[in-house]
Amino acid sequence: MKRVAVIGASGRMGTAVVKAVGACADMEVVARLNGGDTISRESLGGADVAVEFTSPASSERNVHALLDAGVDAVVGTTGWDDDAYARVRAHAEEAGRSVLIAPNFAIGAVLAMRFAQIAAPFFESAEVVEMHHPDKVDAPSGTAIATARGIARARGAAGLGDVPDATESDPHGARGARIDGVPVHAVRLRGLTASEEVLLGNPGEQLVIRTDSFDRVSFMPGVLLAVRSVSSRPGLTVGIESVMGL
Ligand SMILES: NC(=O)C1=CN([C@@H]2O[C@H](COP(=O)(O)OP(=O)(O)OC[C@H]3O[C@@H](n4cnc5c(N)ncnc54)[C@H](OP(=O)(O)O)[C@@H]3O)[C@@H](O)[C@H]2O)C=CC1
Ligand SMILES: O=C(O)C1=N[C@H](C(=O)O)C[C@H](O)C1
Repeated sequence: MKRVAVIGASGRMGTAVVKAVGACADMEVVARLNGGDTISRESLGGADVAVEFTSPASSERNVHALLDAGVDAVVGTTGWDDDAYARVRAHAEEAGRSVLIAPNFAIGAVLAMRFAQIAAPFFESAEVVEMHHPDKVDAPSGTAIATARGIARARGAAGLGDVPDATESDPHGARGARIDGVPVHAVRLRGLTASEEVLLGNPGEQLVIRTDSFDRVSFMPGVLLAVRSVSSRPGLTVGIESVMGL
């Protein structure tokens, strides 16, 4: 039986994780922590693995505390950059523990990111539009950042230059953010959970790759897969692509 601690247990994702883990015959929730709780061996209640969905401002600190407490971690919180990954990788290796951090655990979203990378070298233009509920605190989404970086890597490897764009004046920022040269746009709309469209254009044609999470249950198969496999992957794993065999 895998013993699981949930960090951010009262949040939107934490609530779904507590329910999903509780419904599995091979795992149980042994601790539920929220803002204001201290992460320690005692408060983690003998957990083997902690699932962390909190806020970009607290996630890295929580992961270091989990490693210090001798627990492997599955992390869905966004806001990670390369320096933070490097610090956590070093800490996990030094502690002989495992951390898996993924910007998106939904199977459709992971596949959409991969499809975008495959398609990117074949199109002149590429833009990412992410659409989320208006209670989300970060923009653009972690998924959109990862998608844009994947597209940029694929374009670079294929020898493609900048996306075509004749815009000379944009005083209101209507052309969105640029992540590694790829335009990224963020929509916040009541009623949405999490969606993303990758628009790819050539003369006379367009390819749209779209993924929708209508409900947070969409993230649970990926989270449970990560909980079951994280401890057999020493150090840091980023994304669930390799766990899915992609
Ligand atoms: N990877 C993926 O597939 C997905 C990632 N996400 C990401 O997960 C994160 C959380 O999203 P969501 O659940 O919607 O957010 P919520 O705001 O609903 O939940 C966050 C929870 O974290 C708690 N919290 C805040 N700080 C701490 C802390 N230092 N220690 C412990 N708990 C803390 C909050 O508790 P309190 O209010 O008491 O402070 C709250 O209950 C975001 O970064 C989001 O982008 C979301 C969906 C899918
Ligand atoms: O905050 C959310 O809701 C989501 N956050 C993640 C992100 O920023 O990519 C994953 C998903 O899009 C839902």
